[in-house]
Amino acid sequence: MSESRLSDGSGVALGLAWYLFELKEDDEACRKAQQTGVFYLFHDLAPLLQASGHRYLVPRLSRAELEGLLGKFGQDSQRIEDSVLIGCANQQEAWFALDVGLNSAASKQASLPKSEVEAELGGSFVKLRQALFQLTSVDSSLLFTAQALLRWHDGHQFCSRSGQPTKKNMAGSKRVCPSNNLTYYPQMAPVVITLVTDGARCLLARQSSFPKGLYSALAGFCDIGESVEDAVRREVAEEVGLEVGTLHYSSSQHWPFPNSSLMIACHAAVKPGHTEIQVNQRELEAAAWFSLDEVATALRRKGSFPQQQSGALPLLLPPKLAIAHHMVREWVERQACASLAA
Ligand SMILES: NC(=O)c1ccc[n+]([C@@H]2O[C@H](COP(=O)([O-])OP(=O)(O)OC[C@H]3O[C@@H](n4cnc5c(N)ncnc54)[C@H](O)[C@@H]3O)[C@@H](O)[C@H]2O)c1
Ligand SMILES: [Mg+2]
Repeated sequence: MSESRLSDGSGVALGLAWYLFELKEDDEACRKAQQTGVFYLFHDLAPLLQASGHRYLVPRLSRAELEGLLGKFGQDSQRIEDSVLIGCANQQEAWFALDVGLNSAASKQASLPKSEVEAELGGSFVKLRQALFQLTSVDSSLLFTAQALLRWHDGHQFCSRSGQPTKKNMAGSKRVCPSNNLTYYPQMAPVVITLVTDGARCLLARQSSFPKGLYSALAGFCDIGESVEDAVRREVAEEVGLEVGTLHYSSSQHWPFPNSSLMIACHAAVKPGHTEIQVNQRELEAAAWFSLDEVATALRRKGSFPQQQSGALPLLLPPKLAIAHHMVREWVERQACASLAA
């Protein structure tokens, strides 16, 4: 499910993994990589994008272009050291992300004026949530990572023990407090997302904040000390009052909203005959069992979020790039195979 941060997303290239490791560990090597690297720009966590028909392209700047831009706004190349490493194509092209709209406590360089930068570069800084459906899966995965890392740095500029400013290493893979050497590493919160089945149907639920008609799999943050299995069983019991029998892992995905989560997807079957749903109204607006036919029809429906219609709303499923969509598709395919084999 997840796109690789290495090369073109087609798999983990061993040499590149070693190279990225070196850049994270060695500030001088990373500084050198910034000379030949490319830079994705953000402004207050919104990525720079260029509209092209119905899609968004994600422009990248060379070091020279970035220096030129900063120079136009009276800033020097020191600002480039605020950038964070997000991947690489090869040893001559490391990828960095730089937010020119956040004020870094360390660099003390002011944010650049948004609309003037947009005019200069012929693009616009668009909120990532708004751009989701117009990005390729490779671009969205890269921007998810970049935004999550930039957000983490923005929120961890001070040591929680000493109150002193922390210092980012060159790659942005950690921050250290110079007064007590405490090291802080970027974090993701583990979240279990479970597609529950009773054999013939799958269980989908909605929160009141979802777009009208949209149902998804059950999701919930892992508690401290829990295994994935414990978290799945607790979340399913907590949200819909059902007891999980068997469960198995499916896949995982990094999800940047509202903060950085590692979504861990599992398929789970309820114990035979135990299918009565008790919706926890503090967490969910509704939950229901859906047949294979209903879910397969919803998957075939073009455009996930049509305008609200009058009367009964059709079942809408999460967009393709969400792991919930992937799980529903997996379940439908497995059911179809099982019925062919029968
Ligand atoms: N990518 C996908 O397909 C997909 C689908 C569904 C949900 N999600 C994500 O899963 C996440 C969790 O789902 P949920 O909202 O149902 O979780 P949930 O059922 O655990 O309920 C959320 C509540 O959990 C508490 N909580 C505990 N630890 C938290 C933490 N580290 N961060 C924030 N809140 C925490 C808060 O009180 C919060 O209101 C959501 O952020 C959502 O964006 C992703
Ligand atoms: Mg939940």
